Amino acid sequence: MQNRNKNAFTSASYNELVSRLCDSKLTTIGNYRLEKVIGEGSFGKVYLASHILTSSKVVLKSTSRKHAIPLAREIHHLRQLKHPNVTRLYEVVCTKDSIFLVLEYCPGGELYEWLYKETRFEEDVCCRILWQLCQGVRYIHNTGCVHRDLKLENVFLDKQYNVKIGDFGLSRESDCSRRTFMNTRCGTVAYTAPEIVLGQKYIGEFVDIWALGVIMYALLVGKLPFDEDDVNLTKSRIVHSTPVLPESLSAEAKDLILMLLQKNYQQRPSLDKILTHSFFTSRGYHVSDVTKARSTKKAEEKVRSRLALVGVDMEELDKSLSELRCDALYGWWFLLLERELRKETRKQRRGSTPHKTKDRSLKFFAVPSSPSVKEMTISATPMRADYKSYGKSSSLLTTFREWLFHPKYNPEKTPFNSDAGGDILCSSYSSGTVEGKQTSNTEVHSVSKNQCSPEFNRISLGKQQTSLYKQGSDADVSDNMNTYAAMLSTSSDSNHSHFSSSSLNFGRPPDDKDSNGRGVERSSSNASSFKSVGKKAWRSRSLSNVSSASSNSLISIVSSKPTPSAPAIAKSCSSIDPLQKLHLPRKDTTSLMRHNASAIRVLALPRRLSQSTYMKHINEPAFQEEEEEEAENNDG
Ligand SMILES: Nc1ncnc2c1ncn2[C@@H]1O[C@H](COP(=O)(O)OP(=O)(O)OP(=O)(O)O)[C@@H](O)[C@H]1O
Repeated sequence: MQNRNKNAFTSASYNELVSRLCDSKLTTIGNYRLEKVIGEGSFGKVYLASHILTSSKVVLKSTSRKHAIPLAREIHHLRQLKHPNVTRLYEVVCTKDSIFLVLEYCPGGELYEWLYKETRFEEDVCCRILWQLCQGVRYIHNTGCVHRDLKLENVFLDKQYNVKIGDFGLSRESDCSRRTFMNTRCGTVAYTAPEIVLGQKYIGEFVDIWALGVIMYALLVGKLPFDEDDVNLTKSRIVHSTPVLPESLSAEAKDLILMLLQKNYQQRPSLDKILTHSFFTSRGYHVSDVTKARSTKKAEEKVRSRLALVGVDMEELDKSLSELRCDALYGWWFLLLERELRKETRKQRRGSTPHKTKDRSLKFFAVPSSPSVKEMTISATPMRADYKSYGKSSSLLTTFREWLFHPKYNPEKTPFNSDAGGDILCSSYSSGTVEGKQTSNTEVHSVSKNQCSPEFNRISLGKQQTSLYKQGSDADVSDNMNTYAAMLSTSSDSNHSHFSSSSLNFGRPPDDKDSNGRGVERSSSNASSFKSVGKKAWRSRSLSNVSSASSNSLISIVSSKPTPSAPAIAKSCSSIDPLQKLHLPRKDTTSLMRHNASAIRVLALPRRLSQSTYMKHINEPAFQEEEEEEAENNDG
């Protein structure tokens, strides 16, 4: 019997070896296990991968060896940069044909993607992004380097939506104290400074500052300041035109944009001056808060002793670190060190929290007190449903958005059929103007209390949508974020447990499926015009042709009454307690969902307030590193 087992084991392991050796698919590179392709760079694929020894997630950017020379410059600069707002380079792996840069993984994706989806940002949100961006750029300049290709596509966001400057392919050394003049024309036209357009010698630092102005304008206005279909016209605008600033921008925002976009580079402010501008100081950002290098001594000692324990040659390690070799040891060291630092942070945080809890949902509700909430009633009738698939993208925001527009309505996947805990139904309502047309949205969906997890910082929304009623455009999806922010705020005021056992039932319009049972494609002219531009085309043109006006986020809790008409909704909205606890039967919910829905009461938050609340929430550190905590527990 034992012999037979041994033979079976030997043959299985032999077969596995053969299939591994014969498999042409790339599964590992050095110490990294490739998980999936997440992007395509100019010179090769970009993979999400995990470090085999630490399980840390990283990005592997592949480049053909043919491009080794320009790549050397990128590696040379990047390996010197260690700052929280700059993507880290951990290792460089060379194979016969390719070179792989092992980089910090930024699950939040490109800032560009965010803006594409959000249309434009509130000033508070822009302020946070720009503050971090300026800190990163200041650090890069102080290290004796200029980026020269700052643009929305090269700014990434991490899990907590912190800014990470990436893509140093055009970077160059520069001595900011001696003002190095450069000749090489580089970068993307819409972000190019006038002195480069005019063919003059330029100073890299001021070119980066101009690009910061373009980014700031784009974040606040939703389009690039100088961007025409004709490249020459764009260039002419860059040199001669003053950017058009919407009236709605604050005086500080306008002032800073104009300072950054000074045609004469000598009149552009230094980064120190930018960081003390009232756009930042009026929102409580001060230079004294600029991230200081954190002491890593304790963590380093721990990592050293661990590596020594497993037989790593310490002399080799020191050489690798001091010579910035970016080899396997170097990568291992920094990934372990970062893990150790995060562990330290968690411990400190736990130490300073009087009531530590394992329950993430409690953390989720332990948010700052809510802004004042004002009541309003629904004024739009749910007309039709749109569903899009969710969860396919690596970007959190994309997942979030995909979830909201689930195309294949599948009752089997609703929380009602599962044994998940209580559910919270959220509804969001927004109104605005899209290409001159007045639109309004009413969206209804549910979130399980149990789904509060770090995935979305506060709430994991995946696979929890039950229905989405929509009328008008999808231009204001950001409002759904506001909904969650609003939900957080309200629930923090009262005890979160009032949601804990509530379940819900609501229906969907009978005509929202085609005969095959598929979700009906969205036909909103606004939505399609927004999409029809196409991402790439849109990328090179303006950031958006959609202008959204006022919008409000709402929360509703739903009863099991039949789907009412708009006036009925409005009536019921005004008569029932918004925070009513609902205990509805869970079984047979599929059929109930088809027929029963009614919003009880809706709470509205001014958009600006709720978006800034959201931004505050995403900075809460309580939602980090779930897997690491697990690993920590396993480590003992
Ligand atoms: N650190 C990262 N974290 C997460 N995703 C990343 C990271 N780096 C790159 N990506 C993804 O890979 C894609 C391509 O990467 P990147 O833009 O850096 O390549 P590139 O060669 O510089 O391309 P281009 O020069 O055309 O911008 C990005 O759009 C992004 O989706």
